Amino acid sequence: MSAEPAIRVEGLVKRFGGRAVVDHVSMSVNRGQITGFLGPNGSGKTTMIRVMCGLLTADEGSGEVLGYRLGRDTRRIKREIGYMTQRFSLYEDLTIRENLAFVAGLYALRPVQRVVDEVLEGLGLTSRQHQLAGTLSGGWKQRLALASCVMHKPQLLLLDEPTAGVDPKARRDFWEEIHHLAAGGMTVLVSTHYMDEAERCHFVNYISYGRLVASGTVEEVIAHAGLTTFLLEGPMDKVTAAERMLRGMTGVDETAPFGTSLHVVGRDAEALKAAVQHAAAETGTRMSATETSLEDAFIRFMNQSTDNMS
Ligand SMILES: Nc1ncnc2c1ncn2[C@@H]1O[C@H](COP(=O)(O)OP(=O)(O)OP(=O)(O)O)[C@@H](O)[C@H]1O
Repeated sequence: MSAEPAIRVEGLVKRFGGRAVVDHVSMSVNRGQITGFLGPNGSGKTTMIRVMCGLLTADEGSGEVLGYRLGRDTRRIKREIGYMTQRFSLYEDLTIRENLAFVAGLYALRPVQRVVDEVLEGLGLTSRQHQLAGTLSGGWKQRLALASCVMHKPQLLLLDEPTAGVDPKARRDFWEEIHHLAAGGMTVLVSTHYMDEAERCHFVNYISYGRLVASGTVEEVIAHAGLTTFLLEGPMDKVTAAERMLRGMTGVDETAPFGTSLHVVGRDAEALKAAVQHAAAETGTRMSATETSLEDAFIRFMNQSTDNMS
């Protein structure tokens, strides 16, 4: 395996109507790893992915994808990657087999019959091959879509919110498949809004307002946020009263309810502790120290970017 990253981009800028939706982003994606791409709606993830696929041309910056130059070797890049868009759909009025045969034809895979048979077997869909794709459940449609994106055995797979709106069991199955592909040597870049999916990645990049604000392993990203977190527990009305009291207190950056408990997060550990102790005593709730979650860190990054923009 080459030590060169599968993707390396430097200072990428993409503007729409004069507005930079990707704003000087430099990042890399290591070979053989699953890299997560996270950020609020409209932060520029899809645009970045499209630039890296060669579907959009960057206004500034440079980069290499699988050793090919962005903006120059576009056709090679398109041929050697797999790309699944947010709402990628198969032809619903074709059968499962016909859909796969169509994609095999696009990539000139031969012999079509055998290639399709193998994919069907891998998916466990051989017995349902003549069923219309439109009659599959949402989860199965996504798995079939994924299988069709990797039929040509790309080295790099770019997935843009592939599991949006899919139920938890189907998402888990989908992620098992992604890990299976990565174990076979495929590099994966996947955008998602789901925290549990981010936690399944080897590496994560967090982008906000077109800027990369954090990258590393999940542990590194949480550590980089530099947050302390306390948990408040008790009857719901008391926890709600504590949350109201804590909002705006010195040392409290965020509060987030988790079921019947409350996460209270801040950058200044001492001031935060004093605030939480006060609220716990006043409302009769139980206080304990807890680990900062990835979600706590992301909410902080998002609010920090909003503060910077205003
Ligand atoms: N073709 C386009 N023309 C003009 N503006 C665009 C175009 N494509 C995207 N944008 C804008 O660029 C910004 C970034 O969009 P993008 O789809 O890349 O974000 P995203 O992070 O993928 O969002 P989401 O999580 O909602 O999918 C948004 O404000 C969007 O409206």
